[in-house]
Amino acid sequence: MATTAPTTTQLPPTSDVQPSKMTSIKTLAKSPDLKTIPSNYAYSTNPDETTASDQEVSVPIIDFSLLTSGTPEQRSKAIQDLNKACQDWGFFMVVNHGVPEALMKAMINASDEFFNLSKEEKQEFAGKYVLDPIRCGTSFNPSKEKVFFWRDFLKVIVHPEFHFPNKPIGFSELSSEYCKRTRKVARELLKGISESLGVDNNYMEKTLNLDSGLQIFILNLYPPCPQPELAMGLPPHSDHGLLTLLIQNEVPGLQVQHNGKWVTVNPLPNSFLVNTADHLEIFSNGKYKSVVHRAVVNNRLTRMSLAMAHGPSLETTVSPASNLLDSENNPPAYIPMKYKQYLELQQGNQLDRKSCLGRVRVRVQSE
Ligand SMILES: O=C(O)CCC(=O)C(=O)O
Ligand SMILES: [Fe+2]
Repeated sequence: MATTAPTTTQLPPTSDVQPSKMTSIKTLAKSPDLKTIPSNYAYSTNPDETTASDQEVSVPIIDFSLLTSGTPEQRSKAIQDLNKACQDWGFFMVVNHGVPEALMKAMINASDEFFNLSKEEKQEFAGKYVLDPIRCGTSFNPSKEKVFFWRDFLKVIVHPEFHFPNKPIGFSELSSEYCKRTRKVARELLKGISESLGVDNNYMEKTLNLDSGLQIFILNLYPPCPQPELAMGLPPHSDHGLLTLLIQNEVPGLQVQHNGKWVTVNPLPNSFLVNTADHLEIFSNGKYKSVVHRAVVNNRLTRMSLAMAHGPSLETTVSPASNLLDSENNPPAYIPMKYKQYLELQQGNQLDRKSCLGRVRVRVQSE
């Protein structure tokens, strides 16, 4: 049975506390008298959007070991599975990926310690410009937002050059290992996805310069919220890169849009949650759509997620893969844009569903 998502038409009164733009949500959520959310956190959801029940859908699963060490038949089946997952969902879970479970757990624990640093310690990593290598903050882009999101974050550029906060002790070394391991998984998946599009498995690697591809580490914290149905952790959006690999603590909250409904993702143990992003849509000339997703909050438990975003190199001008185009039946549907410029547009504005893709999509002239 589908349930109706909350609407803003019957907003109960929200509290008058007006936090400064820089108040972290972790601090705000700890205020002892917080029974209602400040009005500038009240987010309007679309009343027409519903949530699918668990029985209605099953998220695709990709067995990574079949891609890397399966027989040729198993690999080709895994590539077909990738094709279907990218086309039908833009989202899948990856199992048997070889990244040690202990490393994934250690990352979540260290992330918790990071958010437990004092306000002053975290302030050191505030960052201002969207391409600053280390940026810690709240909401998405408070200087542009009228409504804030129930979220604190740390964003770090970890490839082609590895940057990282020097606190808490050991977090940087651990993350360096995690970033290398997840990048390897992402590149293998992208090879498989290249093949699933019908081009060579290293075609994407070469044309998008993945040797110096951008990798961003995005840590999200969503503390308990007294009125979770009125607030939003991260609003519906698509990611800017090619593929994002996400893990979380045990608390659910990620929802992906599928056939017009929101699907809450319940990860298999030790799996990566993978979503396709805008540059895969552009590269595939729209065959694989970047998936719209959001993070909802709850009133009991703190949720944490760690998203690793993988994209082309910043200097690459991306356009649909020429090997996939044909002037008559499949003309380019997106104009070329440098990845760096796209990223600045997406990160420097309000987070919106696919707003940036609209800037590069070729408008079809109506006759
Ligand atoms: O927290 C989540 O599950 C979603 C995070 C996300 O979409 C992002 O960081 O881009
Ligand atoms: Fe995202």
